[in-house]
Amino acid sequence: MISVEDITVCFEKKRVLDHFSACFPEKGITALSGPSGCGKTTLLRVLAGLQETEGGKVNVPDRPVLLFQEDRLLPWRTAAQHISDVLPRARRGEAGRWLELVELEEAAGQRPAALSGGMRRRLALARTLACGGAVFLLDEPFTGVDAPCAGRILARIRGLGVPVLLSSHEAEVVALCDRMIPLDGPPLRILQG
Ligand SMILES: Nc1ncnc2c1ncn2[C@@H]1O[C@H](COP(=O)(O)OP(=O)(O)OP(=O)(O)O)[C@@H](O)[C@H]1O
Repeated sequence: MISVEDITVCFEKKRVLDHFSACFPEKGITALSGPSGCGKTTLLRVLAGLQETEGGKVNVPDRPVLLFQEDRLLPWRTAAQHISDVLPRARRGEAGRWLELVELEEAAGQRPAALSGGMRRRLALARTLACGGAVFLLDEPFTGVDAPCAGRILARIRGLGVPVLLSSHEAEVVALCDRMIPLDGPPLRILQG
């Protein structure tokens, strides 16, 4: 089971997650949903081991892989090179498979400047998936991607058999997931003193 138990994250006086607990099934695709600023990115960063908590417990399989909310692409590398850069030498030939998964095979030779926003997002997603891992933590993976395309990609991701936690504002994307965990409630609590 992937879970956080009684974790708190504060940024200066802002309490973003306040004695927060949740369990995430180790199967299928789970959406984290909630208003902007409620702590979805923060929770994914906690699960990825990038954000410390005040107390509590974090249970996550070894080798979680995080798709950052920003694309973080390299302007001088082609789409195919972005993928092969993260593959072990013996598997470099698999780049095309990951580009196909996100419907970017025809853009293999293009650099990020020649791609649309949604194409860049799909490239960042493909690079994350190509890394492999025990759980994929995907922060807004479909920003700028139309819902039918997102649906096809999600179906292929499901076929990888790796549990996925994703954050999304888009109702169409949330509806395509196996379940949704709301992170609603007041987005911030200001600590006294
Ligand atoms: N490094 C930081 N320093 C200070 N405040 C931060 C930091 N990271 C996040 N926050 C604050 O924590 C709150 C939650 O941010 P977070 O990015 O987790 O929200 P979110 O639900 O992912 O939002 P969105 O849907 O807009 O991406 C926000 O108010 C944000 O300003």
